[in-house]
Amino acid sequence: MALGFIKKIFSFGKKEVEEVPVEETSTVPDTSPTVEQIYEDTTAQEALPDTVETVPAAAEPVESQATYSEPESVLVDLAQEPEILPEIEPVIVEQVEIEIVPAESPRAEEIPTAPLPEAIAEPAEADVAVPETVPEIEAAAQERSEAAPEALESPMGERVAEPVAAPTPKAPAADAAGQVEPVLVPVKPASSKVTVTRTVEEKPADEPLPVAPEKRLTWFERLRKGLFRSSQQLGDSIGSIFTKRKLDEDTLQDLEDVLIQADLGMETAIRITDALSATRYGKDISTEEVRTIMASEIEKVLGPVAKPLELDLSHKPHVILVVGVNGTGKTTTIGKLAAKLTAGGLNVMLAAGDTFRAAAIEQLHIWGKRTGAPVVSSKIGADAAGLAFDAWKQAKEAGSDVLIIDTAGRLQNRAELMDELAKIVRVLGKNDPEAPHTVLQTLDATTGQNALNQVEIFRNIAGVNGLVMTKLDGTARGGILVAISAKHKLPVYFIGVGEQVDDLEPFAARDFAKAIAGVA
Ligand SMILES: Nc1nc2c(ncn2[C@@H]2O[C@H](COP(=O)(O)OP(=O)(O)OP(=O)(O)O)[C@@H](O)[C@H]2O)c(=O)[nH]1
Repeated sequence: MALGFIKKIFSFGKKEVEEVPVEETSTVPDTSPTVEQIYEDTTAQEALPDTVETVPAAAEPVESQATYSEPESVLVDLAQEPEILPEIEPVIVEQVEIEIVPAESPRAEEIPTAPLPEAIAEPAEADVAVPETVPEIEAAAQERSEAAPEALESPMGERVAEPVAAPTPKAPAADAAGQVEPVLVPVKPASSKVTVTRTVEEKPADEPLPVAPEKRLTWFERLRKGLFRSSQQLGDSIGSIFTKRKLDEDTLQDLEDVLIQADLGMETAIRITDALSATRYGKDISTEEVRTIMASEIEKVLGPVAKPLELDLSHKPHVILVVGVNGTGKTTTIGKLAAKLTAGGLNVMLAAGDTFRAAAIEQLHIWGKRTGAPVVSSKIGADAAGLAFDAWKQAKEAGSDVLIIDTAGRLQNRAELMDELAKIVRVLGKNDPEAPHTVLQTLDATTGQNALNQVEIFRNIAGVNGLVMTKLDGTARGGILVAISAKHKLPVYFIGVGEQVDDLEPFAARDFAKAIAGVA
């Protein structure tokens, strides 16, 4: 199964970022004193080493201009308090136009493959065992931040804006089913157009297969397994409606209710019942026929949003700002995405912009070690926009292709969250007017309808222009992705169906529609 994956398009006639000196941008009048503070802080930033490799291990911490105070009010958990979500005032942010390229990507084997990048630097802690699974990563992060709280200020502080080098990215592993893991193939030809695609190839028969503890499922099997609860619940309900009943007003109404309860949303529910009624009204209809028509209509909704993530390397680094409510899978998705990109030969830098939670910073460092991506971090409570500014400078100096910035999903209050994200966007825009190029929001499928509100809010706050839905494994609420697609029409780049590094896949409308409708 070959799927189009990531496409990178060099835009013609665009100014290179390096043509815009930082000093010039810093003179642009800005009424925001906080942004000015960040620019005044460039004296401290200039003291930073020029390249990732030369950053001394015990570099003096860059004092953030951020004023962090202890929470005065109760933490607001957006995931738990849906009723407060619509109250957030919209903030006008610059929307980044992304060029959508149809899925006729050349197969990876048809395009020249650039060599994998050299190691950025020797691993800082090469002898430290890197956790393999997300639970291990979280446990390690938690343990480290809890075990030495006082050390957090010091070692973490010493790593202020210091990228920690990580092991060289490894080639993707082959799986037990004889397929090669998804590979990103970066190509940088002389022409201005660059394409990165992903392909799953048959493994040559003469190569020994790695020993695996259990048979590895194909991606579609994993998707079906993940969406089993969603499709089973839907199938049972449909079955109970259509047993020995003709398609009439009552059955159509019952079906509409079931579809809405399955989180598919009113619009899609009506679309499905209309499609059924147009061809089968007054006739006997089997649940299989209903499922087939349902899959077809869902695919029509999802098709337009199933887009490959495009990386515009004419403005290196391509900045991906990852936003979303706490716990929706931002850090994990960043790790998974970084693994894909580094495996494809791209130089990726990560920035631990969630300065609110110590474990999040640690968690990102661990992902950095696993994926070979240096991590720029600061101490807890530091100004996230300042960190993003530093990270962009360092990514630029290091020639990184992609900079992925983690952010906090929960702050003291809504206004702070709004201010912080808006400020990060504003500050990045000073470096590169088109940054952040991608504002990716992670959504937790298990939160159901609340995910709809979350998109509304983060679109307004941070100019979200792409989505990743996580935790589609095991939830009965996978239908929410259909409702979100119908309402927001934002590109859905990836879906997450597990905690492992390879449990992130490009979103394929047909696969998803068939899996949720329970069609083979
Ligand atoms: N089952 C499953 N779990 C996931 C998936 N993605 C992330 N998780 C888990 O969800 C939990 C939260 O993930 P994080 O990446 O820490 O979420 P976050 O948004 O960065 O959270 P904060 O740092 O608190 O803002 C972790 O236990 C992850 O392992 C997924 O696709 N499936």
